[in-house]
Amino acid sequence: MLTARGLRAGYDESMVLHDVDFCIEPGKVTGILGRNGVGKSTFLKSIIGLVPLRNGCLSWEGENITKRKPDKRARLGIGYVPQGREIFSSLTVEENLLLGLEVLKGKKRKQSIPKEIFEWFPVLKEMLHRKGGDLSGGQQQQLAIARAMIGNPKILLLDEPMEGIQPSIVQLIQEVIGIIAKEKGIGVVLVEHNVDLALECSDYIYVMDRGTMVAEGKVSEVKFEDIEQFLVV
Ligand SMILES: Nc1ncnc2c1ncn2[C@@H]1O[C@H](COP(=O)(O)OP(=O)(O)OP(=O)(O)O)[C@@H](O)[C@H]1O
Repeated sequence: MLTARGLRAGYDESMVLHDVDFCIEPGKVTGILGRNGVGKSTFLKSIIGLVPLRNGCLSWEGENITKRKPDKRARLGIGYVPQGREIFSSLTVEENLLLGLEVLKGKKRKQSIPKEIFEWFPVLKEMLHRKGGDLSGGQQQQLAIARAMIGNPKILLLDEPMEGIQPSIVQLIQEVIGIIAKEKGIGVVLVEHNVDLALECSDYIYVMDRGTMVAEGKVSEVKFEDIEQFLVV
């Protein structure tokens, strides 16, 4: 569905990504593991277009989208939940959710918030008229995922969605990630520090080190001793 070949990207003088190859499959959770600062967030940003590519090719259902701007990539169906969530703290939960509709075309922009959002995250219904800034970290994370899902993405990029969140909410987010992939057929990319969590949630994993993918495979086939050297354990 989305294929990256030979991606290179960075900031100013420094190159962070070096010849990254990657593939996102529909209906699967693809985990990305790696130590701090190896380039995982930069990689997600290069897919959504927030960090421009210096080389390489991104193709979406066979079409080259390397030169498309972030808003156009979002309209194609690339959803993104950044690390730190980026909730608008002075807007209500409802207003934050409605912003998710902005990526849709025509009449769909005027639709209401789909019921399934509140089935996945009941707390958002309870807190619909509260300000985003009044929510706990876990509630904000649910709001961020919900807002991305309202845009009806075909793939969803999640940057450390379980970081600093209490265990009961981690479990809920894990369950929703499973539903999003298995029931809705969306290709989920999960950047995750916690190795056990990443392996539990993912079908396929990539391991990143110093800006490149150094190992990959089905979770059921990857040998921990082969990837341990690249991880914080
Ligand atoms: N906006 C920026 N400007 C300059 N350098 C940056 C910027 N953002 C990240 N970097 C640098 O790029 C490198 C990769 O950072 P990145 O955040 O992509 O890594 P990461 O694997 O996601 O790390 P973490 O697990 O800590 O989130 C680091 O050396 C970081 O300091």
